[in-house]
Amino acid sequence: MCLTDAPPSGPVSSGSHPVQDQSASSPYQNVNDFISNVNRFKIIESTLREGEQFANAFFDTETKIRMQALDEFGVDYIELTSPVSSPQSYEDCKTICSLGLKTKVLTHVRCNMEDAKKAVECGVDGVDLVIGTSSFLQKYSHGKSIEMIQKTALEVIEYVKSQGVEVRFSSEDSFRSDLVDLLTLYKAVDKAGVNRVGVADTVGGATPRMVYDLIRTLRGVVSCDIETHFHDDTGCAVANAHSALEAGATHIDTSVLGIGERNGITPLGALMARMVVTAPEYVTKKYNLKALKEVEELVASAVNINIPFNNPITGFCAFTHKAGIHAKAILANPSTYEIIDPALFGLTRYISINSRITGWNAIRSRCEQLGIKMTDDEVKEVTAKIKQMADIRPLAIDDTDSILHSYHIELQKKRELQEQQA
Ligand SMILES: CC(=O)SCCNC(=O)CCNC(=O)[C@H](O)C(C)(C)COP(=O)(O)OP(=O)(O)OC[C@H]1O[C@@H](n2cnc3c(N)ncnc32)[C@H](O)[C@@H]1OP(=O)(O)O
Ligand SMILES: O=C(O)CCC(=O)C(=O)O
Ligand SMILES: [Zn+2]
Repeated sequence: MCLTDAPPSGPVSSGSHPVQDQSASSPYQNVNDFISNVNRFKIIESTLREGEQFANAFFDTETKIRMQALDEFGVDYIELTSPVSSPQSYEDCKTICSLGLKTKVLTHVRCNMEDAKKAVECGVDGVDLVIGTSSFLQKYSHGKSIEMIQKTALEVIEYVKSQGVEVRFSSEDSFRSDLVDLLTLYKAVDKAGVNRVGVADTVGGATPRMVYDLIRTLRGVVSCDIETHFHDDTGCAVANAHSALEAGATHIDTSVLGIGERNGITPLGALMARMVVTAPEYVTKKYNLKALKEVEELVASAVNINIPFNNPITGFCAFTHKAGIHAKAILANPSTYEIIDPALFGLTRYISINSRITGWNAIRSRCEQLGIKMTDDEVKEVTAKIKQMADIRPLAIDDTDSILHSYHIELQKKRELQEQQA
């Protein structure tokens, strides 16, 4: 194993990383084993719909086409902005539909006949219908009663199905909607033959427990697939997605880097990080994880943001280890302080040695990397010198290496002198 503080182009570590084995199964089965979809979920990638609702987003046609990288990544669906939004949105929807992607193309429209007709006209594989069901949205967004919503929904669903196109019905603001209204509506649209119903935490206020309860209840009411959509206003979007899958949801909405309305939704990368730990076999087979960084860089550049430093997987320090205690153990076995093997994503780990919290084991490894031979006591002595310097100011790898080289030269001089005197 190598050790480095160097940038990504420098030497890299290659320690093996046994991912936790989740496959050992108990002979006793539990109802949760049948309900949970953590190892068979699908992704509806909504960067080109929810993501376009991000404050900075402007996706020109060329950028939308480049987002076929998501197809190569292996998402099951991509969702596009409503074609009624603008003439260019309509044209772009048609353009993306004509690319012949493996992933199915959806567009997201209000639950009314005019919008649904425009969506079908574009040649999409599926139409995602949405309408608010909470009292807030009934009163202040569209003014429709639950009865009116159901009547319109059934007409629109019938039309979309008659066109041989997939259809999903979603209740916006599901978690603040009346449970009886919600279940009645979902039951009716399920009976009408929707492919999926959608549950949305539109304001991001739900907790994993609330999500589990609602999805588990819904799972007993409808037989179609269940899509879920989680906003991240209270930081629960990934946990809520996991909880939804445990409760029997089949599809999770994501966007690259989580971009969306306000602070966005479940990020694709963070969901991958979560799920590769929960269901390593499924995730590594199904998704081209090594393409994640490139997709994130593409989106970050398109919407003019940086990848956050603490982003799961691709944040610049996501696989950087610094404290001496951690570094020693990581060098012995990366699983000690890493739940995810960076190699799964085509990435490498780094061990930062330029600080007062480093330890002699990490420094010894750096010496080996530099081809500097020292006894353990000598490594301990030079580690103390590094710490002394790091107490005064921040160090870069070049500073640490200089301390190591100077100390080593002095050692060599001392040895030569001792040999001459002997
Ligand atoms: C939580 C979410 O993210 S849901 C998805 C949000 N996506 C979008 O808004 C797509 C982008 N939006 C747009 O381009 C525009 O808002 C359009 C084209 C949809 C509508 O534009 P406008 O006609 O100018 O209306 P405006 O945006 O001001 O208001 C929304 C209208 O849709 C109606 N509406 C809202 N939700 C629904 C619904 N689910 N079904 C039917 N009508 C709805 C509102 O009552 C309002 O109608 P009004 O014209 O009678 O007031
Ligand atoms: O259609 C959906 O399920 C979700 C719509 C949406 O973006 C939201 O409610 O936040
Ligand atoms: Zn949303």
